[in-house]
Amino acid sequence: MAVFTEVGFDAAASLADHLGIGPLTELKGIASGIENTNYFADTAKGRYVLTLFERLTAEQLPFYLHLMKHLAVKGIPVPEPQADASGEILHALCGKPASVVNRLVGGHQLAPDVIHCEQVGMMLARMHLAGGDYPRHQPNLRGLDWWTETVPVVLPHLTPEQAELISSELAFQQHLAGTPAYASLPRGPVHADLFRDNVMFDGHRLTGFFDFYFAGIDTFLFDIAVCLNDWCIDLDTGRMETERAAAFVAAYHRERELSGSERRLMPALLRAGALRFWISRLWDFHLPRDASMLKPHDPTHFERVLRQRIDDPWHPGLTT
Ligand SMILES: Nc1ncnc2c1ncn2[C@@H]1O[C@H](COP(=O)(O)OP(=O)(O)OP(=O)(O)O)[C@@H](O)[C@H]1O
Ligand SMILES: N[C@@H](CCO)C(=O)O
Repeated sequence: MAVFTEVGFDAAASLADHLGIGPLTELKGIASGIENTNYFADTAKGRYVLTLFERLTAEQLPFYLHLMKHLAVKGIPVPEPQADASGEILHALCGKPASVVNRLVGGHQLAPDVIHCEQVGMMLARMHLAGGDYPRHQPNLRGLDWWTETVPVVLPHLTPEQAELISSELAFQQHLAGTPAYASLPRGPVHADLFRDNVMFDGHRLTGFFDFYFAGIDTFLFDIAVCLNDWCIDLDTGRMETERAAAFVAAYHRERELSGSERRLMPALLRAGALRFWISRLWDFHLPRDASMLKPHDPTHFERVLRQRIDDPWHPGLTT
């Protein structure tokens, strides 16, 4: 259950009043999620989500919250942080940094079809374009530097074959990061964790992207790769489902044309996307925080995905 910090009704109600969205009528803990404490909060003014940040600091949070605001103002369907009378969108509750955002309608599409993949691809491209003039800078905190420091920490928990794979893949990605082709990749604010459970659909209509708390400045191609590795694979085998993947990339490309380096480096970045989540899942699995009652995500899934991306590289077959 992802309520790490219990929030009393009165405390939430006074925050709602402070934001001018009160009075609070209902407050309900959200069971899913593994990073933050989340509550659905209904008020006389609308439906909101209250988040208490358990891992992120008040120094890191403005990047994410202002990015959501920036995107929302530009018409990208993302939760919009609610400001107080002085314009502040980062609040505090129960001694933790907190935010209140509007609640998206719809639900998760956990068995996506081509039409869903096209919509995510299209909206991802629009989001990348809309973030082009976002002025704040914060690197992807789950990027290469974090992989480099975390792999040695998880290594003792791996079999010799797994240790060999993770070490050689890390070396491959470290080498790639130093190449001119990699340096030429377009970059900007990326979501970096846009899995099926971080997108809302109402039927076939995409109603929002959320959970921006792994966002950062990185290559757009990394964001695309993270999506393809979740939206467009067979979850049992890790194999790329080429019809869905081609539809995703074509829809993206219609909104924001992929450069030559982006097309060429797609197979390498798909490997990077798999490595990133293999490492984070190993880290969560073997070094759990106090939320030990949570069921961590299965790390072997991304080991399988990584092996697939290496053994059977996927290239976007774009013709224009
Ligand atoms: N703005 C929102 N609108 C509607 N539902 C939301 C919103 N934010 C969160 N939720 C709901 O709360 C659930 C948990 O939120 P979320 O996935 O962000 O958890 P988390 O612990 O913050 O992150 P993680 O996905 O990394 O575990 C989501 O699956 C979703 O159902
Ligand atoms: N999307 C991540 C969880 C953190 O948001 C994973 O599936 O490992």
